[in-house]
Amino acid sequence: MKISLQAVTKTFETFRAVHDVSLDIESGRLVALLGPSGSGKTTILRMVAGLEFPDRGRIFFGREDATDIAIRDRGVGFVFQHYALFPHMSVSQNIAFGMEARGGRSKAQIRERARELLSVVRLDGLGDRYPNQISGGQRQRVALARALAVDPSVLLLDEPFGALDAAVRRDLRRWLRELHEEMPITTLFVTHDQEEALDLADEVVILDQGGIVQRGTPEEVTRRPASRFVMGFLGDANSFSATVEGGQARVGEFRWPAPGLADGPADLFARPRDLDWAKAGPGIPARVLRVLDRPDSRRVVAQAQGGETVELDAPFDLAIARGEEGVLAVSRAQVFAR
Ligand SMILES: Nc1ncnc2c1ncn2[C@@H]1O[C@H](COP(=O)(O)OP(=O)(O)OP(=O)(O)O)[C@@H](O)[C@H]1O
Repeated sequence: MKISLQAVTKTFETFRAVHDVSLDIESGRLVALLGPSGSGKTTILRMVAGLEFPDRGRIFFGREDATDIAIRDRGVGFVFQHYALFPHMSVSQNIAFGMEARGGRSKAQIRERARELLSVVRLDGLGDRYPNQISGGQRQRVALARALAVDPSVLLLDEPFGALDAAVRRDLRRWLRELHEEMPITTLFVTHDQEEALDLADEVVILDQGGIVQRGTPEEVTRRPASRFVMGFLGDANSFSATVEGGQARVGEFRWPAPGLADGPADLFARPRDLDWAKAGPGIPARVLRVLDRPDSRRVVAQAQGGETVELDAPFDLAIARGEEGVLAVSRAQVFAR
């Protein structure tokens, strides 16, 4: 089912939580809404669900204007971070609950469907356990099975793995991605975790202050961040004070292309992996402040000529010590006007 938001705005009292958002989510895609806390992700999801209604704009499910359709008639399945399972019901009963409420299936059919869904979420055999007898990750898989039980045309997931530890989250997102390939239901996934969005989604929609600031595939948004906000939000970014002159950004003697940018003050951004440490040669002069050893690299903290403290990832076996002077060789960078 394709979902379209057309110029949707939502204000709470005087606070504009979502402003003029237009977004098409093609059928069968897994799209992540990514943004800092308060950027409007949950409000957008709740409007798609029918839990909130926009002040302005329309929401379409396929060709149908769903803006004023009630939640139970939208055919959406949800999983929320804190959408707790019913503690007094077994895993199977939790999954069966929505099917029973909807009617139309016999008891035996419901039992059979619950068993199938347990298998889909790879929890075969755990149907008789109670929620407090399974792990947090397993509980969220049960919550997903419960959402799938009503055969939704749209799945809405709001930080579903937010309360779990990092290793479990990583496993669950790989698992969810595989499940989506098997069952490509149109899915909107809200997260403030960049890595989660980039790992999981076909497309990432980045929000800030209630508006979309960029959308694209994970490759597009990471390679061509549209603004300094996106550059900084998607991962560690070093910034150097620069001056643009004649289509080139200048940091001291170092120059980097800045086609199309007007002359004036700017910042050059480079990620830690886009800087290499060299004894000499073209680059930005710097001095090593600290070397932090990581399992698969060395993180060098250095002070650049202009005074900025920057970080770069050096190879594991690079011989480098505090106080050493050299240059930061830049392999990739983005320049944004100030
Ligand atoms: N019912 C409400 N009444 C008043 N303000 C609200 C309400 N719901 C949300 N807001 C405000 O709207 C803004 C957007 O909230 P929303 O929950 O959509 O953000 P979010 O990006 O999902 O944030 P988080 O990651 O913290 O959940 C926030 O500033 C929030 O305080």
